[in-house]
Amino acid sequence: MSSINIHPVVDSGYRATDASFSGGTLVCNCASNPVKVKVNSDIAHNHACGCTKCWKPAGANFSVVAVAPTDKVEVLENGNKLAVVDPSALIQRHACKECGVHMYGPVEREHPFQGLSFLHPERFEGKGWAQPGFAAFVSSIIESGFDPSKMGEVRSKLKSSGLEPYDCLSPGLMDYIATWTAKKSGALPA
Ligand SMILES: N[C@@H](CCC(=O)N[C@@H](CS)C(=O)NCC(=O)O)C(=O)O
Ligand SMILES: [Zn+2]
Ligand SMILES: [Zn+2]
Repeated sequence: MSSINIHPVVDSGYRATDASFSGGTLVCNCASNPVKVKVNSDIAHNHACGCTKCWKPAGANFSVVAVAPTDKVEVLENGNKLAVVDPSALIQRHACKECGVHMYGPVEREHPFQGLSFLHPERFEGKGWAQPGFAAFVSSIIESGFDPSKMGEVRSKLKSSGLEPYDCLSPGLMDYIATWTAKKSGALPA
């Protein structure tokens, strides 16, 4: 049976090992002078993302991405190797110019995710962080060239790995964003 490469974290059956995880150091893939970013907080909303913009390790069809408060994120070493991938994007993904790993992506614009930074927990030196809880932007993997006829297989594999597949964000996060938007427009009381 063909096995679709979702992401090493998912395919290996990774489970959180530390309920009181409180952060750690993210390291890029460079053999020398790696970029190191300290995260002084637990992560939230860890999930698989199929979009074309999130960093995926070699061979993976999905990224694994979570958030932490931007004020708990600090660049420790070799920050001179970082560059923003797309300055016009909502998420200011700071990638290592040498190895390509995205180290952190703050949302600075006025948005429900303002003040949060997106990061890839597999880059933590240690383990313990929460496993991904759902899969977002699943249909978007087609935009990277994935065979559309195999999407049924992808969604089955995600489900059997405990990740409910969604083609946008999860219902909880979509409701959160819509609530923020309704309060801003006045459709709901602030
Ligand atoms: N279908 C698009 C979706 C891109 C997208 O909307 N990505 C989501 C999930 S990471 C997002 O919030 N993007 C904001 C951004 O990239 O700044 C793609 O795959 O490129
Ligand atoms: Zn690097
Ligand atoms: Zn994404």
